[in-house]
Amino acid sequence: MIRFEHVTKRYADGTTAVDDLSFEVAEGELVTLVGPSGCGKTTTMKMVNRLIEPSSGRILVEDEDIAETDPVALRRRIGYVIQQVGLFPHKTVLENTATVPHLLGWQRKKGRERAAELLDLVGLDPSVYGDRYPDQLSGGQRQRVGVARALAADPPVLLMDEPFGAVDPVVREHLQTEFLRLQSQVRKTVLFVTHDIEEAVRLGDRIAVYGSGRIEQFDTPAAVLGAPASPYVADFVGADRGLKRLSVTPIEPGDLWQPPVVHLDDPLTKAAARLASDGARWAVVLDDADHLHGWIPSDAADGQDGTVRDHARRMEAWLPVGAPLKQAFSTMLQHDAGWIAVLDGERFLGVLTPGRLHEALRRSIDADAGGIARGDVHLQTVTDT
Ligand SMILES: Nc1ncnc2c1ncn2[C@@H]1O[C@H](COP(=O)(O)OP(=O)(O)OP(=O)(O)O)[C@@H](O)[C@H]1O
Repeated sequence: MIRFEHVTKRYADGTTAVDDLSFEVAEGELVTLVGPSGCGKTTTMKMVNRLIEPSSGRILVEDEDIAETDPVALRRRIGYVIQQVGLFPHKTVLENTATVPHLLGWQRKKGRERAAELLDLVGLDPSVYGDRYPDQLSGGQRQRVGVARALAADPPVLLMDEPFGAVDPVVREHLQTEFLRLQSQVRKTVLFVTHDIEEAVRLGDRIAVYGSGRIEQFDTPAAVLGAPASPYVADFVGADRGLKRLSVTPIEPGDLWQPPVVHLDDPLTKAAARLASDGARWAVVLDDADHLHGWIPSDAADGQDGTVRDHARRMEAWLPVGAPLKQAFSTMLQHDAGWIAVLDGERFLGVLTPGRLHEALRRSIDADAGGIARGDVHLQTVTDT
């Protein structure tokens, strides 16, 4: 947990970088600080590990007033990742990653084992990259080492200052996805600074939108996009916030349309009757265990002998319930599909159509978005196995 209580930072020249700031990052929560250059994000972050001292107010880390904690001991409990990474050029990747365990006096072997584990976790094979030097890595790989190093001593708190700012947009998106996966495993309390609203929305459980030295809005991504607290926030999140909202609105069971459903071993005549009674052009096909198999078009069922199995087609793609609407939209485009099946585990729940997707987006906007969780779910494709 990180708590700011009425924190102000005034620099010697009179600049007020942070003005009476109060907010809390709950345990295991990732809060993004987003705002234009010079609004006080970095100052906020550096006060947490005492690289900068506040002029007034109190900061608590894990219920402890950090003003009363030894700064060096404090920093060893807080992972810190910055844009320039700051790897030691003369040390190998493994040695760099083991820096904090080493400083904490861990045995060399234990530190190196832990470092190797972490490298693996951030997607770098330690047997391939462990003995390399930083200048033998790509920018994205260096950032991964930075993240591994920050996590090596298993600190409860992580500070990240534009950690993916220096890499190109494609690599950045990769690193973000990997970091979300990692965070879902390690559940650190994270303060993440960025000036990129897309990044803030994608990563944050909650976002603090900064104006000059102050937080203009502190809420979930959906709420910030759906109900900006002021014209300043609306302007900052951008005119296309409706689109951005697709990324943070999850598919809910109530959004789905229920098409006719038939089973693999149903006679075609029964399937045809079912389709006719619904006036539908296709039906979803489930197997004996009620798991999704695919679909059958009405003309394949019409006037034929045999069972649905003989004419059923495999489903190309499906999504888990809770996946973001944006994923549904891009899956529809990718597969040139008019609908996507949605599953809960292996259970078929219904289908999302473009019309239903639009209604879901509408619902989310109308709800003014209190506390919609980020759908951190990946596309899964049904294969012909
Ligand atoms: N040492 C300092 N002395 C005086 N003013 C400072 C000092 N460090 C920062 N500032 C000022 O404090 C304000 C906040 O700076 P800060 O670095 O926290 O902003 P930021 O939001 O992180 O910006 P950026 O996105 O550009 O990194 C700015 O006006 C900056 O010029």
